[in-house]
Amino acid sequence: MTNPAIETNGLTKQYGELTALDALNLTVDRGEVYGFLGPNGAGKSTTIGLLMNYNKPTSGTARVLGLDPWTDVVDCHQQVGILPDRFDTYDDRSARRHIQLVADTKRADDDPVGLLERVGLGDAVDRPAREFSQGMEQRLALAMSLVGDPELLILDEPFTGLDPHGVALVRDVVESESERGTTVFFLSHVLGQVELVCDRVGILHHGQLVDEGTLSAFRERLDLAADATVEDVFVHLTDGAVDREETPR
Ligand SMILES: Nc1ncnc2c1ncn2[C@@H]1O[C@H](COP(=O)(O)OP(=O)(O)OP(=O)(O)O)[C@@H](O)[C@H]1O
Repeated sequence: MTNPAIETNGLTKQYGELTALDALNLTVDRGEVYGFLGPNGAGKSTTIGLLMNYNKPTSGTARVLGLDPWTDVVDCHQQVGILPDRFDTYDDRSARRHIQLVADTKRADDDPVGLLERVGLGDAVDRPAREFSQGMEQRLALAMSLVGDPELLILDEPFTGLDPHGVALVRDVVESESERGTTVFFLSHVLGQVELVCDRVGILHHGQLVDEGTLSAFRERLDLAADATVEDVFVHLTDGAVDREETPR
């Protein structure tokens, strides 16, 4: 049987007294578009940081595409495309050069121009990144995440700074990547868009996965209206407070 794209067991991260992630058991199947949602401070970025080896867990295990993210680091990064929530460009380097740098790291032979055209930056291929608007930087980050045809695409707040065309573009990219079998792990507070693209959503709250499922399953299980949205589910399962910023546990 094929390994899940992401699998965590008891994954926990403490920052001193604060439990940022509390025994997370999560399985994302291959080919799924999974929305990982939660209030500010819920532990979503912490999870990504652990899966990408930016951070080490306090306890627990994780597999990414069947690999150990903390020992099989190079193999893991080779097969994963990530759009991080904060992205710094190299000011003097062109968009083309940014793509080429990722391609070199991944030993991929993507055509930078083709990828940049795909995200609507075909006219800015040779412009230095310091001239880019926030939305252009976000499109560049999206193109960089697609280098090497990743098996798993992790998108952390992909809509930041994007105009409605850019928002539709992200959706198109998710749909076309999903069609070719890519797993997409999707973090966003833009819940209307999440609803349009995700097969399943999981709600993280206080570092714990409080519930997960399809929207129709949530409606039934939580006794919500037949037209309840992902936002309704989110509000139902969380209390609206920023998680643990003021009261570390
Ligand atoms: N390096 C760190 N040191 C101490 N605490 C941290 C650190 N990084 C994150 N935290 C804390 O861990 C908790 C989870 O943060 P995280 O960034 O994972 O939340 P998030 O769900 O991604 O939130 P947001 O939606 O605001 O991006 C927060 O309480 C945060 O303050």
